[in-house]
Amino acid sequence: MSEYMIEIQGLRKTFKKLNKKAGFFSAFGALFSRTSELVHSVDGIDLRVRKGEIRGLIGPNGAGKSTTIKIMSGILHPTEGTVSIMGYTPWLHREKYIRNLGVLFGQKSQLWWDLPPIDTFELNREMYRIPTDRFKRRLDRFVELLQIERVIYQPVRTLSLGERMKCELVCALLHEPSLIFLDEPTIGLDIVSKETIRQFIKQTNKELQTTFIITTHDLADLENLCDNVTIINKGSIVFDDAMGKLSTFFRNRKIIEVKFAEPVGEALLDGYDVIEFGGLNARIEVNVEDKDIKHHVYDILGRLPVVDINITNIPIEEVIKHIYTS
Ligand SMILES: Nc1ncnc2c1ncn2[C@@H]1O[C@H](COP(=O)(O)OP(=O)(O)OP(=O)(O)O)[C@@H](O)[C@H]1O
Repeated sequence: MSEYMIEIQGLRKTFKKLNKKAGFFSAFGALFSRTSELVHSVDGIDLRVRKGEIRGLIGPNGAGKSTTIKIMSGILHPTEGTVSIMGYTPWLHREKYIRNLGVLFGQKSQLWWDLPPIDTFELNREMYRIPTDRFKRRLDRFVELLQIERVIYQPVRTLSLGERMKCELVCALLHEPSLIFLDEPTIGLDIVSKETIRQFIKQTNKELQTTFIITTHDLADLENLCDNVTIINKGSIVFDDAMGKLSTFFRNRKIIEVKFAEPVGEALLDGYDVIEFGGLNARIEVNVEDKDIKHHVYDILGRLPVVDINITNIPIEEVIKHIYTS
């Protein structure tokens, strides 16, 4: 069997979008002549994900992430391309495939609003025919990791967003799927709940070797969770590598942050790419390809009354912004 859980080749999804014009006369006219355009949501994606990986799938709004996830979940048929996940073609083998799949789409709840989560968990136990002892063992472990002992007996409508999200995760994982799609699992949560959920994902990945595909706009999710990251932009993959490679994407550029003993004029930094300047402090971007970092540091120390200095890589959000806009 292949070492890859997911193998996708030449994936394309094209939608036909009707052009609608505002106003009564335009709407009336459209009854007789309608124009449409083709939207290439996914435009030739090749992707491979190993078993047991935690993969981040990111991209700007409208990049094609949801469309890709919907195809991978079997909800949508692609226009072109092949998808093999655990040996299944999602939209052809839906019934068997779904038994091994968990999904959590942040905006859509699996939980019954007026009932306590435990009732939905029991329903899932019946639906997936999970043996009672395994169900209990797994539920106890999840409840312990997410600290939701009391919460699972309260009606869902009385839960906070964080409590509900934790219960949604339990719901998606109780049948121990080999693969789970998580769409924005920490959106809108406080910092402690975010951390609990991240720890839970890491622990579940370790204990059950579950493969996670996580779409997120929260870079902390990426940095804290993901082994690898795939960036989609305008329907195509523009970056597909280890997280570490993303943080060192601009290897030849560094940020030097300096604090001064007394207020100085910005002119003293002429020739430098000054990103931020506050009189008593500055952030400077330097290129270390032709002249190494030592050269820049000595030069800045020679020009200015520096009392503190800090050298960092280009922040990951800058790298991502660059990839999104290039
Ligand atoms: N059913 C549809 N009909 C027409 N166009 C669609 C349809 N579904 C998606 N699109 C278009 O395809 C493109 C990609 O949409 P998609 O929802 O996959 O993006 P996304 O990366 O998930 O964005 P976001 O981060 O905003 O959720 C968008 O331009 C969207 O308008």
